Amino acid sequence: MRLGGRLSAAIEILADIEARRRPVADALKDWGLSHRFAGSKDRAAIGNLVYDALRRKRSYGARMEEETPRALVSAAALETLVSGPQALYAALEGDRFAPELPGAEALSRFLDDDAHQAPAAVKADIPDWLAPHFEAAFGEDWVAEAAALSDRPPLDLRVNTLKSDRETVLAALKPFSPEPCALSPVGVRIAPIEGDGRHPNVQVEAGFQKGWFEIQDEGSQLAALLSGAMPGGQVLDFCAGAGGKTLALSGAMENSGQIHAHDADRQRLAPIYDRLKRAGVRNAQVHDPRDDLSSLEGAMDIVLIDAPCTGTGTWRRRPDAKWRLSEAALAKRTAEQDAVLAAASAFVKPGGTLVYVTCSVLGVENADRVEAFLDRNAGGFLPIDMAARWAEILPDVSPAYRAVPIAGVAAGGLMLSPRISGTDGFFIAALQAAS
Ligand SMILES: C[S@@+](CC[C@H](N)C(=O)[O-])C[C@H]1O[C@@H](n2cnc3c(N)ncnc32)[C@H](O)[C@@H]1O
Repeated sequence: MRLGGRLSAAIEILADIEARRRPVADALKDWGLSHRFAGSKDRAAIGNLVYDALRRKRSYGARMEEETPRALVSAAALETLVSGPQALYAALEGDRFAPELPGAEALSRFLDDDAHQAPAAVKADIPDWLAPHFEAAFGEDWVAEAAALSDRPPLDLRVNTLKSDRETVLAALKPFSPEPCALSPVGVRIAPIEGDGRHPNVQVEAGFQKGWFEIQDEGSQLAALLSGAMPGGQVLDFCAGAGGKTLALSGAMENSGQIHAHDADRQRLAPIYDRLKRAGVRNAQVHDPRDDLSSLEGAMDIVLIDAPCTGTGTWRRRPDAKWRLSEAALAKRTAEQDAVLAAASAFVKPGGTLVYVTCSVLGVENADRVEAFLDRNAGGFLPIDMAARWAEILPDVSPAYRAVPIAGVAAGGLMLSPRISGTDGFFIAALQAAS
């Protein structure tokens, strides 16, 4: 396909996402199924245009003075593929599949106006109602923090130390120019996609099949490490889902002690069995949602809550979620978070640790939930200083977080973000149970 066909496809897919309010991954998959002539390079290029247009929908729309799919896709092409309006028109010349684009004047205006005059929420590329939440979370940095959630993300891998080591994985993936992650000692990073390129499908690599590595954002790797799981411990992964954290915990625990992997949703849990097998995990026991967990009550060294959340920290990867999020959905999540904290806390042994993690940057899902939990459990739990914990668990890694005060502890929680730590946005807090 030439550029014209790719732009037309991206416009069609964006219109579909908007009309049917469907996830971007589903829309792209369906388009691919009904356009089998499109090669993998075409699909990648179309996907990039769609994702970029969604990531910066508001600022592109404002700079284009038009928030239509054709305006957004033109903006994405101008920012990532061609050097200016003339180059764009030239690339489409004589291409019968090319869409009708906004005029040269609109395209030039887009490039001239870098949206500096736009309201803060437009520059930040977020819905207006979320602006106060971002301001509360990041103070005067909030626009830059939110805007960084619109960048293209890297592809991060976690080396499975049960089966391999970082040098081996770096060597096995050499054709893709991997680098060691800056923060996670078990992380490997493949840089964000440039232009119309694509990330390699690392899951077809022999190393992946052999269980040498998993796809996992560096922030998620750090959250697992900062939970403090050590060899020989008893750990309940209360919201295990597909097992990303379970696998990381098993690595940190060197396959010893015991991890109980639980989730309320059987379907989400389903992939965990294959993943555990491939990774060579022998210290994890999966609990069906219907299982009786009462024998674990008051017995766990660590209970990890990787809480259901809005996922604002992952908007680089799921930009459509940013525009779908509603105040009602946020309220539903915070209620779930309170319920999960209450339920999971019963499993912590005296002196043990309750770890609370979200992939959201919103204070109402993070410190506010932990403080509400502490209020309801007066004296039962105390926040741990997470800056001290970082220094203890990651002694050779410079601090790369925003300290979040909780109940009088200055670094009661840590926040990671694309701008602060070069990772997805995460919040990590740990509470120690009274002995
Ligand atoms: C952020 S996801 C977990 C991701 C997973 N830990 C990983 O690293 O791949 C949150 C999970 O919480 C689960 N969940 C929601 N409410 C729950 C509850 N009340 N009890 C247990 N799990 C719950 C959801 O089914 C979902 O799988």
